[in-house]
Amino acid sequence: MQLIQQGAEAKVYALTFYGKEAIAKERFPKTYRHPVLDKKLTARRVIQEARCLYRCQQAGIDTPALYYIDSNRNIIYMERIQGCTVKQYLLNQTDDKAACDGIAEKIGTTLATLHALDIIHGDLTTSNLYIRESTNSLVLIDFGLSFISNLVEDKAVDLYVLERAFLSTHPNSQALFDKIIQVYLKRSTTGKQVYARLEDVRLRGRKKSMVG
Ligand SMILES: Nc1ncnc2c1ncn2[C@@H]1O[C@H](COP(=O)(O)OP(=O)(O)OP(=O)(O)O)[C@@H](O)[C@H]1O
Repeated sequence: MQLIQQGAEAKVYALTFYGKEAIAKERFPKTYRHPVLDKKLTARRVIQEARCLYRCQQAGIDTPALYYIDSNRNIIYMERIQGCTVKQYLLNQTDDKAACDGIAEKIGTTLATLHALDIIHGDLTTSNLYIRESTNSLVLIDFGLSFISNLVEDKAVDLYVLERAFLSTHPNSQALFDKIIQVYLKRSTTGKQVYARLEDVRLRGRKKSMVG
């Protein structure tokens, strides 16, 4: 078992699980929280993450296959995606317009489907989007902050988080993000309301950064 990431909330290991390339994501105790409360909150988070992963899978969104949940030790075992992140992909392909349009189409379509299920990812970045090597399909990972909500506000904030991630990681990517939104609007029945709210969220974001 090889530790590949030690985050603030979880440790992520690479391992083989019954012969398959897998990831084990373990949530560890937070020592600043009361142990009883911590146990409850951590267990709830693990279940929430697994539930969102499962819901996506059921709806045909490409996500890592869920292998096993160890609820005593707060570990989720899942498929290890073979491929590259959208972040790596875009850093290599910025000049290839067809490739960028293709990726925008996939991201916009996937997010419209996700939000139609009332799943808010909560941490949309180009590192949490993978391109599966074998099929070229877009894979969503890291449902650690995900939750279920039908609120337009939550969906708009989800898109705003992705927009900030795009603009801070990929120079001159506003056009690409706009293309994602165009696709989202085409594929989502509530897209118009979400987009209108996104404009408000952007405004709030700008005001906040002006005030400091
Ligand atoms: N199913 C997977 N397949 C391939 N790589 C993965 C997978 N899950 C996680 N990883 C890798 O491990 C890294 C960390 O995983 P993840 O983003 O789920 O954890 P985290 O950000 O530390 O946790 P959280 O956001 O839930 O607190 C990812 O950025 C990715 O590189």
